[in-house]
Parts: sequence; C-alpha cells; structure tokens
Amino acid sequence: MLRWITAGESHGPALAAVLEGMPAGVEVTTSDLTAQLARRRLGFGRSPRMGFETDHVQFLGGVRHGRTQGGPIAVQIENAEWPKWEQVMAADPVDEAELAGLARNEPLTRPRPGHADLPGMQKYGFDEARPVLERASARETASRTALGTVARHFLRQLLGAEVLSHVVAIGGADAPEGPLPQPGDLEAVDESPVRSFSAAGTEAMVAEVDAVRKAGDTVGGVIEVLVYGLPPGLGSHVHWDRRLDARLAGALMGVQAMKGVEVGDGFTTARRWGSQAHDEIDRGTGPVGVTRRSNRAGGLEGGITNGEPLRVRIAMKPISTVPKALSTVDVKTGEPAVAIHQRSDVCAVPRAGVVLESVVALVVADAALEKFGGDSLAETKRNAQAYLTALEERW
Ligand SMILES: Cc1cc2nc3c(=O)[nH]c(=O)nc-3n(C[C@H](O)[C@H](O)[C@H](O)COP(=O)(O)O)c2cc1C
Ligand SMILES: C=C(O[C@@H]1CC(C(=O)O)=C[C@@H](OP(=O)(O)O)[C@H]1O)C(=O)O
Repeated sequence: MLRWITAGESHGPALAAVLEGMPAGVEVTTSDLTAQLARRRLGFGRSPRMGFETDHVQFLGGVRHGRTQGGPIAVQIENAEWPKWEQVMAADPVDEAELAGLARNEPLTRPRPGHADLPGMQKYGFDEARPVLERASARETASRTALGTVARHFLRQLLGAEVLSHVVAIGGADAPEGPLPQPGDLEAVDESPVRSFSAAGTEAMVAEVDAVRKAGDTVGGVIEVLVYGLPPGLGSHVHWDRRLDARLAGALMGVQAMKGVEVGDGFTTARRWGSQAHDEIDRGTGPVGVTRRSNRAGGLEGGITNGEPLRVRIAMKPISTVPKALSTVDVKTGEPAVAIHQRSDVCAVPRAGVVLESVVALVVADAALEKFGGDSLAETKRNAQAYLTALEERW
C-alpha cells in the first residue's frame, strides 16, 4: 500500500512530504523532482510568486545515490521568501510590538467567498483567516507534485507507463475536438502557454485569460489527464473503495479548487444511448489479444483498468481571490466589506495539470503495487511480467 502525507504552510519555512510504501530500486533524482516542480510553476495567468519561487527541493530520506531504498521517502521544498515571513509565521511566541509593525500581519478579517477562509475560521475558532489560508493554499500542491514524481518514475520503470495532461478549456474557450496527445507530445503541450495540445485552443484560451485579467476577474477550466501503457487489471469491481475510478475521483477532488471529475466521456455518456456509449470488443493483436473500437469509458470498466489509455477530466473553478472586489462581511466589525485581496493567480489551470498528473500517478502506482506487490522494483517487475504472460497465454 502506498500512503502519502504533506505538511507545511504557504509562507512557512518549507513544505514537507512523505511517501510510504514505494519499493526499493526505483531510479529517481533531485533533478527529476526539480523538473516537475518547474513545470508546475508555468502557465499564462500564473501568480507573481511563480515568477520568483525557486522550489528548492531536497530528499531528507528514502533515496540514496539516485535509487529508492524501500523506506519512507521524505522531501522538503523551501520557501524562497522565508526571511520576509519569518516573524509572521514564527513557530514560537514573538514580540507582539515588533510583529504589529509588519504590514502582512494585519489580521485578515474580510474572508474571501470561495476560499477556505470563513468556514475554516468558524470550524477552528480563529478570529482571522491567516491560519486557514496558509494551509488551504495550493502552495501545498508542490509537495504532491514532488511525491507524484517518484510514482511517475515507478510506473515508467515498472510498466513503461506514461502520465500526461493537457488543458481542454479555460472559461468559455474550448480546444476543438482533436487527436489526443501521445506520450511523446508532452513537450509540445508544455510549450503552449496554457498547456493545450491544440493551436486553435491555445489562441482562444490565451485571449480568454487576457480578457479576464483586464476585467480584474479570475477564471477556471477543464484539464484532461491521460495514462498510457497500463495493463488490464488495476483496481477492482469487488468493493466500492477498491474501484480505481472512485479512488481517482477522491484523490483528484482532494486538489484545491477541483469541483468535478469525469471518467472517459463522463457526463456526455449519460446523454447517449447504450449502443453509442460503450466500447465494442474485437479479436485483435493487442497485448491480450483483443482490441476496442473506441475508448469512451476512459480505460476503466467496473473500476478496473481494461488496457485502453486511462482518461479523466477534471473541472477547476475560477480562483477565489478575485481582484475585482467581492462582497463579504468584516468579522471584526460585523459590517459589510470587500474581500481580502493579495497577490494571486488569475488562472492556474495550466499549472494545475501538472499537479493532477502527479495525483493520478500516485493513485495508479498504489493500484499497481496492490496488484503486483513486491519490496523491490525487480520483484514487482517479475510479478507484473508473470501476470502479463499468463494473460497472453489465456487470451
Ligand atoms: C495550482 C493552483 C493554484 C491556485 N492558486 C490560487 C491563488 O493564487 N489564489 C486563490 O485564491 N486560489 C488559488 N487556488 C485555489 C485555492 O487554493 C482553493 O480554491 C482554496 O484552497 C479553497 O478550496 P476549494 O476551492 O477546493 O473549495 C489554486 C489552486 C491550484 C490547484
Ligand atoms: C504559492 C503557490 O500558489 C499560491 C496558491 C494560492 C492559494 O490561495 O491557493 C495563493 C497564492 O499564494 P501567495 O499569496 O503566496 O502568492 C499562490 O501563489 C504555489 O502554487 O506554489
């Protein structure tokens, strides 16, 4: 079983994260993590912080000489601005008079609609939003991106599987229907300022973000994550919490601002007749002797991978820190007010794609380990190979 846990505040000294259950022998380096963290910082509409944040990442345990050791993998990602925030975020009691002089320590009493500010203050008994927003912030997604990189490498080395994503809509701008990006196309996707595989889509989405920014507004969108190279048999139909679709949806909805998950054609399937909704099976030359005429199911039937590419779409809501003032109530005075505004993304859809890829990699790696077991990559690989050979012989 793979488990992952993260800790740290957006403006604290560093983020920390632990991945437990990864077999020994997976090749992964600090620069692999750095590369994925750099992808996560890109994208048209990103916040000013993404321009100077360096995401200096370090393994604190679990990896030696470029290989996992079988123990928990611990990572730390430093906050580039820590000296500026040290007083505000100090773990130990500070001199109140000194702190009062720091502009950033003004109590944040005007909660933002759509952010965790108000329900977080109500639930945890805070008079201001700082302690809530520090942890609710999607800064945390850097941790999951780092851990997901280890999972991504595991899947590649175990099965030759590749995880990628592309943006299919930002606000009202959609990429026209077209061929899906293949593993070799990821660089081309990353070169698009909005991480869209479609040139027409890129143009429309860039114009949308521009218009939104000029209007002092924010915008969300839809991201598609794809995994190529998975065998049939990951996940299970036998129990709700073993279905891979359910596990993916839960983990993806666990990313800040994600409000919907579709597997395969998702909501469109609900409007089709059955004869147009499923993927008919033919005798063929695929890895297990069958092929599909389509992949409307997104590679999952009964919560089990069926050997077709895994395909999930995720809806991200517009950023809640809207520059154009949104109405709220000042919880200190009880009077109507305008919500807090501090530097923020206008559109984080392109960079969220990298986070979602990482989350999918973690969930699928967990399902692969459940299926094949093993304490070393070599053992897991032997087990996977024996299963695939048996499948080929049977089919
Ligand atoms: C990559 C990424 C970047 C984000 N950047 C911001 C941001 O700059 N400002 C903001 O208000 N929300 C941002 N969010 C969304 C908030 O973190 C999120 O809306 C908030 O934690 C409340 O959670 P909920 O939207 O899931 O209800 C971002 C989300 C992601 C995934
Ligand atoms: C820091 C990141 O994203 C942040 C997510 C975020 C939010 O409210 O979710 C608010 C902003 O934080 P800050 O006020 O520090 O600029 C974003 O920059 C990051 O992705 O690394």
